[in-house]
Amino acid sequence: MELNEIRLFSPATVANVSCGFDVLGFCLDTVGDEMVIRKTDERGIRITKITGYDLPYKVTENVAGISALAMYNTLKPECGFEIEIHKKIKPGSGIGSSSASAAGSVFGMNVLLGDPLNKTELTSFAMKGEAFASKAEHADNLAPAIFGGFTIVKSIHPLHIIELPTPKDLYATIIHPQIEIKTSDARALLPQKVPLRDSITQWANLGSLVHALHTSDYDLIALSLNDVIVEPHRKSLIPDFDTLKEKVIKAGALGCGISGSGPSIYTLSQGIKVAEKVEDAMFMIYESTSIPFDTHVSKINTEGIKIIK
Ligand SMILES: Nc1ncnc2c1ncn2[C@@H]1O[C@H](COP(=O)(O)OP(=O)(O)O)[C@@H](O)[C@H]1O
Ligand SMILES: N[C@@H](CCOP(=O)(O)O)C(=O)O
Repeated sequence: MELNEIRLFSPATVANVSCGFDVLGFCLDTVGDEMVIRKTDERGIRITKITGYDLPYKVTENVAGISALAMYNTLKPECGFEIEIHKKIKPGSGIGSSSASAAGSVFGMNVLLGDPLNKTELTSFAMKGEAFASKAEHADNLAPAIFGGFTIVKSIHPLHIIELPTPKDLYATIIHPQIEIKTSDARALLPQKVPLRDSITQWANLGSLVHALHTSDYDLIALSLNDVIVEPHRKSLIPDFDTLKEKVIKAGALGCGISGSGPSIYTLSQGIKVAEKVEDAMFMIYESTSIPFDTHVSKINTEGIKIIK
């Protein structure tokens, strides 16, 4: 029977993971948007429903519409598509809200068209939407959303994505202070040139982290989760960042950093018990501020975006 409609879970993701600005990311299990993609006889792309947050219905202003249109204009199918976005990931939260929408529309259309495109091709169309939101091309949220697990974007032209293994006892804890930081604004803060000594530290950390993921070496993960290039420029945007980092490391986290462009902060821990202790520590720090926040513990989602109906 021909499939005319599907419902998807489009996951939140953590980009950068401290030492891998614009190239490294991983996929979360517990947070994500739901999207419905429907085939229509009428040609073209329409966004017919958005719940959760106030976002544009105009196809050329919504990242889900922009990526869908890029794919549609290339494949030129006989049918059209309707998109519903049920947003659970707050835009500007630093856990890949725009990326979840950009990935969801192209993934859903591809399934309804009988899977003509592979995951790298889907990521490439989704990048058109993501570039609109952040005013720069990057795929470090899209790749883990579409492939699952940890991914490295080796290059964007040509798009080359590498899937990395996920140590089985690794858990993420996220705190999301409810202030909005636009990715485009957080990118504008970054220097165009970085000192050689910082670059050396950063690529040593990234190489070591990749090795640690391959060998499930939790001690080496802890030693590698450091960012000497981007975090120093962005951390002042996030209230109590340094205090929180110190406390979660004391609580047992392997490492802690800004998730994507913030304001969310991520940690990685060995085992769910430690991840929950880290969540308590986050709670204690932010409870004393006037900023609303939410926290969650998540397994690393190795499957990525998936059909739920
Ligand atoms: N479907 C969408 N989902 C999320 N943000 C969207 C969407 N369409 C357009 N946007 C715009 O993209 C910006 C959020 O993207 P970005 O700053 O990258 O945040 P995030 O880190 O949460 O992805 C906001 O200005 C928002 O209005
Ligand atoms: N590498 C990008 C990642 C942005 O992630 P987001 O979740 O904040 O959209 C950056 O750090 O600018």
